[in-house]
Amino acid sequence: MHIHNISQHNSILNTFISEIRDSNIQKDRMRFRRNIERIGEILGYEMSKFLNYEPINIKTPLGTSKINLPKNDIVLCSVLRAGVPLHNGLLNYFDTAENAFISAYRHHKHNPESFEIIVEYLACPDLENKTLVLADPMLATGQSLVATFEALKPFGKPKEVHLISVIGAQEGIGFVESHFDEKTHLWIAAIDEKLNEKGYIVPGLGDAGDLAFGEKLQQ
Ligand SMILES: O=P(O)(O)OC[C@H]1O[C@H](OP(=O)(O)OP(=O)(O)O)[C@H](O)[C@@H]1O
Ligand SMILES: O=c1cc[nH]c(=O)[nH]1
Ligand SMILES: [Mg+2]
Repeated sequence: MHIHNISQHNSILNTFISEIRDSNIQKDRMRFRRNIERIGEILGYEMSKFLNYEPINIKTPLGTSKINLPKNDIVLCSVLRAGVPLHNGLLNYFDTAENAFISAYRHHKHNPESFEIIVEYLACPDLENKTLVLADPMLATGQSLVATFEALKPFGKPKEVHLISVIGAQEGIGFVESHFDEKTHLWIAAIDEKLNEKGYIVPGLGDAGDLAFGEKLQQ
């Protein structure tokens, strides 16, 4: 797997990352969602450099301008709930893409330290030979990304797979790497040290789904 950690020493991305982490600022849900969306735009822009391009002639009122445009058939798939604002950010740039949505949540069945991934809802177009962009802002243990990719398999074999995530833990990235083939790309904005005993990323930001949309009752 090609891992592209796009964080840089100095860039505007740092502002958005710092605001989603900051326990005072992150409480503003609209700003939290908008920051995830802005990060999705930046990650999508970086990913766009790895698409396939063809030269196109554009007619202006005064002449013709030649430019390379991406020709990939893109399917944006995001993992509910927290993936929704990330999806919006990607869709802002890849506005003609097809879209898929899949639900996955970590269900703590017996105790807070163990969970299973529940996939309940899946809406997906044909993936055969398409460019699949699978987005989830948090890559903690990596189990949600692996479970969702498995659930997408009956929809066809994509030509290429790009994973998009905002914050990942080293351990989960290792798990994902062992389940995706070596041609897969991971685009990520920050890689953190570790997971705590409940599988949360440390320092991370807390619960991305709750921060974006409010707390939910445990089922
Ligand atoms: O890498 P993992 O250990 O699988 O954890 C990451 C998952 O956790 C979050 O979802 P969550 O279960 O909190 O659901 P939510 O989006 O509905 O809050 C996040 O959006 C990922 O899907
Ligand atoms: O740190 C984490 C891990 C999983 N899901 C989140 O929202 N945050
Ligand atoms: Mg959550």
